Amino acid sequence: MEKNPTWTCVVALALCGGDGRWLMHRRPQNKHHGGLWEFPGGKVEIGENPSLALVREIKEELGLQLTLEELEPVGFAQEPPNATTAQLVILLYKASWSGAPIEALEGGAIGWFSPAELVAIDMPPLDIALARGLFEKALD
Ligand SMILES: Nc1nc2c([nH]c(=O)n2[C@@H]2O[C@H](COP(=O)(O)OP(=O)(O)OP(=O)(O)O)[C@@H](O)[C@H]2O)c(=O)[nH]1
Repeated sequence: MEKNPTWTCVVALALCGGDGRWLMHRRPQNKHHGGLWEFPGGKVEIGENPSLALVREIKEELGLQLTLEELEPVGFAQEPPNATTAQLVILLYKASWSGAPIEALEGGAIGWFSPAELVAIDMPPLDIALARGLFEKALD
């Protein structure tokens, strides 16, 4: 069997506001996938638990202090494995937020979208799959 040991685990958050809209983060232009909208989150560090990594990333990116109990796993998506770059595997969690307004603390922008709006914005390929899975029931 062919071996492909290099992969990167990314954790991401589908955050639902009190009005049923979902938060997305627009990546700064100078980064990989610059200008595209993604679920906030980031890479899991070596030896780190995925949900704790997401709590850390969300605190850094949005200033929100989530608890592990608030995070519900809702799906994952992965790139096809390839020999030249580490395969991205994204674990998506869901949580709700109705507290203070949120800002993007590390650059880029945030926006809130209804499910129908969210599936129409510019996203990387894996986010299209994640968003479809997230809203499968709601959009049927
Ligand atoms: N956070 C996040 N990253 C995503 C999503 N979809 C997707 O393809 N990615 C990609 O996954 C990678 C995550 O890297 P990142 O740059 O957000 O993570 P990080 O802050 O921990 O890493 P860094 O410090 O190396 O920049 C990027 O290549 C990003 O474009 C998504 O929905 N959320």
